[in-house]
Amino acid sequence: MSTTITTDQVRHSLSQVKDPEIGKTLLELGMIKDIAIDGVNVTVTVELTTAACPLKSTIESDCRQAVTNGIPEAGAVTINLTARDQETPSELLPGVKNIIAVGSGKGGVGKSTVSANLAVALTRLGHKVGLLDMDFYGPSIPAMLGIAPDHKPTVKDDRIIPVEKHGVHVISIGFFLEEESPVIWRAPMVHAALKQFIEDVNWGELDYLILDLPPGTGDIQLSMVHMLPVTGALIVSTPQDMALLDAKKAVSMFQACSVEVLGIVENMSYHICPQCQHQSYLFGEKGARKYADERKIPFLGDLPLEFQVREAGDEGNPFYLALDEENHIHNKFHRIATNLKASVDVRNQTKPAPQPLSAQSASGCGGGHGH
Ligand SMILES: Nc1ncnc2c1ncn2[C@@H]1O[C@H](COP(=O)(O)OP(=O)(O)OP(=O)(O)O)[C@@H](O)[C@H]1O
Repeated sequence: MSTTITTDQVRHSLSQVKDPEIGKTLLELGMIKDIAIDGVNVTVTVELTTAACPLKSTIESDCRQAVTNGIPEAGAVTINLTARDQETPSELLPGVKNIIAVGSGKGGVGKSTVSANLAVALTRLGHKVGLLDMDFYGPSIPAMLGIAPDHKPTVKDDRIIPVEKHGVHVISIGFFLEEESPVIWRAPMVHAALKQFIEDVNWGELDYLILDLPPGTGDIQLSMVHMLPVTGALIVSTPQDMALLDAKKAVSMFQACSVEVLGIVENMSYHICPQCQHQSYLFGEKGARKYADERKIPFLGDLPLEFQVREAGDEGNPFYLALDEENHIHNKFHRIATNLKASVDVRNQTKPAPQPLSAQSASGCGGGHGH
């Protein structure tokens, strides 16, 4: 008696197989690209985000096992792994795979702290990372990373080479300004400076380019989305009502510009008294988490208000490096970085490659700006 295996059967047998890193099923992520049946032999084509996926052998064996267990009558089971050409070779940044904008509605909520530590954490996870400090009004990244004032970018073959610190390739407007000199940045200047940081800097090959934005929803944000294919935005907020209100505006702006909001980080969420260990919610409780849940935006994690965080920032030694791996703040941030990575992977698996707004049709995001 001959057996007929159907694609539905194969699909059903694969329905529980998850991407081990992202935690969602391969079917949900659209990674099962093809199912071919030849008699009793089954061939499944799985598309990975990147050919260098470290967990590809796990994915392969999980799929094989699922089909073999789910369809005992199956003969040879072949799992073909292909890689999606997910890079968005932007004309401006051909070697950069993912551009992550870190924004906030309000100033002083810890956006630069998150950007600097995120960059460092991603390098420790084995990625090539660039960090562009676009906070034209108060560039704090060089100080936070402990880059000495005389440590400036160099020029080679007419291109600017970023400063490397803690494994992160850094460019900051702060490198090019006289200290203490107030600069009034008008929109065309902002646009030109950003263009120069993108066009004239040799960023090389990067897995992630992190953009530390100024607070708010102003000219830099608009120039950025018009010029660059931004993979997504990470929003930092405190739980305080005022900060949250502004964070919501930032979320709306990114969404209006078709930029995916990859997640929200709640900073200064609570404080633990060093004497009695009592946990107090100085700025209100879990406001950003609740908002993220309501809007179905990934909540990447929270960070306490801690002396060590500020001290590490002031000393130019990011807390992710200053605190050992057992430390709860280090641990919390590690989770934030891995959650962000997962959010980027989900975005890249489920959505088309990002495009600069200038390449898209008109939008509700100040369309036409920067032209
Ligand atoms: N969780 C925290 N605990 C204690 N201090 C913190 C924490 N997060 C940030 N800080 C401190 O708060 C100050 C402001 O942080 P940061 O510069 O990262 O904010 P920002 O949102 O980038 O500000 P701006 O909008 O002015 O650029 C810094 O001194 C920083 O060290």
